[in-house]
Amino acid sequence: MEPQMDNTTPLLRVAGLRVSYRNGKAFTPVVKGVSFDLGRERLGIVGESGSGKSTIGRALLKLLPTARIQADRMDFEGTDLLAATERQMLSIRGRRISMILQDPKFSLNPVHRVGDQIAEAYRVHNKASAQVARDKTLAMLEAVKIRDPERVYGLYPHEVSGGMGQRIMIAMMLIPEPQIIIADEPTSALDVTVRMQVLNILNELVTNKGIGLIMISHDLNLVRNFCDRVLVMRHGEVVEERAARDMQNCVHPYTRGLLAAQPHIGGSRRSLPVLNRELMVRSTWEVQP
Ligand SMILES: Nc1ncnc2c1ncn2[C@@H]1O[C@H](COP(=O)(O)OP(=O)(O)OP(=O)(O)O)[C@@H](O)[C@H]1O
Repeated sequence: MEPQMDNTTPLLRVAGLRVSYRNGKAFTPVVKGVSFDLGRERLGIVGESGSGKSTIGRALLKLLPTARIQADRMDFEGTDLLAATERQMLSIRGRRISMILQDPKFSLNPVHRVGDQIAEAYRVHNKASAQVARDKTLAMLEAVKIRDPERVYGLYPHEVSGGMGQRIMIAMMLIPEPQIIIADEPTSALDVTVRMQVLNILNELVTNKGIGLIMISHDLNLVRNFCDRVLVMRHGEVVEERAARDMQNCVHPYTRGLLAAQPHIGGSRRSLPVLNRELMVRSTWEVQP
């Protein structure tokens, strides 16, 4: 993928997004007029369970067959996603906008070798021989820091650990070279070491490849440390939008409450070894080219 470093042109422009789920004959609104742009950056969407975060991610890909999705604007690089036909969406989903979910086991087919699944994800979008797809897959497994790609290629999903499964999922999502990745709680099932590896991979993609990343999480500390910008959601609405480094100046009482509830990572770093480790790894994000 050619690096595109123009941070000023949004990849995605969303205005007034409203999503309602069918509830018998009526519709229940769960996303109530959300607006944001996404550039080649890390955008965090944070909020309590049920606030509508995942619904936004799925609505962008129109993966909500029973929901009503409305918006004043939902543009992806000149394509009106709202007006896009299912055929157009098929060429966007996975190929140009990918979604990484919390639990890879739901996304990997248990009866196929993981390498073949990644190779297939490549061949769906590119005319390529089996050998070329295999070589691309091995390179991609290496890119997501899998040590022995040849061996891992031949494993079945039940034979890989949670952390490796998550990296395999990321490899599968990345092989078509998407422009946007929506990562929905991508690390919450992972232990801290693997979590850092996954975050570093995602970070490199934004920094080196110019991808736009939407990180959906309930973890405000994670999002404010990892992302450039944060949307705070509550009851289907964005109550705060702020540069991550400016989070301490938040004004909405809900955000202030969330911040106050976070473990303090200022002066007491040394007493929190887990956070220390995160902060150490984060300092490697900051020196990325
Ligand atoms: N398919 C569905 N049909 C009906 N209601 C749904 C459906 N999916 C989600 N909801 C409801 O919509 C609301 C928003 O859910 P959503 O999953 O977007 O929230 P969330 O902020 O991502 O929560 P979590 O952090 O728990 O994943 C919730 O009240 C949820 O119960």
